[in-house]
Amino acid sequence: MDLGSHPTFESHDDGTVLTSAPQDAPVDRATAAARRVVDAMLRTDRANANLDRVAEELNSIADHLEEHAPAVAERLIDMWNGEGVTRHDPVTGPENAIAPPIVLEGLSDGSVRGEVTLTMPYQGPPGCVHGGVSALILDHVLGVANAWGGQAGMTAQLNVRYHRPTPLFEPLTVTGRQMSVEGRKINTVGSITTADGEVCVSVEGLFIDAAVPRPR
Ligand SMILES: CCCCCCCCCCCCCC(=O)SCCNC(=O)CCNC(=O)[C@H](O)C(C)(C)COP(=O)(O)OP(=O)(O)OC[C@H]1O[C@@H](n2cnc3c(N)ncnc32)[C@H](O)[C@@H]1OP(=O)(O)O
Repeated sequence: MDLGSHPTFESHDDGTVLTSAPQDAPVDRATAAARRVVDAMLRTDRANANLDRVAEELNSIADHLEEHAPAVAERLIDMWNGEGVTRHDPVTGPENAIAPPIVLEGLSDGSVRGEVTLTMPYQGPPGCVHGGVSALILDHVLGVANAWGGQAGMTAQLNVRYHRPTPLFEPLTVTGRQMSVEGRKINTVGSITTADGEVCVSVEGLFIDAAVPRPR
């Protein structure tokens, strides 16, 4: 996969931030507010929060945003211009309200690392992170680890092992690291651990060096 000018551990310093940290921009502020709404909706008192009025106001906001939306094809071109995936993806994208969003940094040993505390919208079992959310996060983190390692690709297989329930409302560390590259086949591993070092989820991924063309 053509990585353009993405940083790698051989060309960049330990601690290089690989994702787009939230900026002081209207889109980042609006998306952070939307994220807050999604979280608050799950926490609010369903009987007394006047949710009919909330629905009306949120629909009016959605109407306004849709009125200003260009054609999907145009928007896709815009999304994939320049910095690309890191602004809108569902794991690290500050412009995507479903992303926590996680900031990832690249380390000089070739691994990538980030910290996140997940809340209600990411719940699976009571008080714990949904297994699909863990897989989503790790798939993406492995993709970024591959870019940092110097050769990236499409996920062909993701083997997920759930060692213990992953807690919500606690800081978690996510890591990824490219282990080997054989021709187009890339093997990458990653994990989600608690602050005291307990491994909750570990993954092994097989990526194939291939790319879907960018819209233009
Ligand atoms: C630095 C920071 C920047 C961050 C930017 C980046 C962040 C990005 C993060 C985003 C992260 C998100 C990531 C996402 O969400 S990626 C989205 C999820 N993944 C997909 O949608 C992939 C869909 N599948 C495909 O497109 C194709 O099947 C691929 C491309 C995978 C291979 O089709 P292709 O036609 O190209 O390959 P080939 O058939 O010539 O085979 C080639 C070799 O590979 C072997 N093989 C193939 N498949 C498998 C398999 N499943 N298990 C085992 N082996 C497999 C095959 O046997 C052969 O081996 P050999 O016979 O040569 O020995």
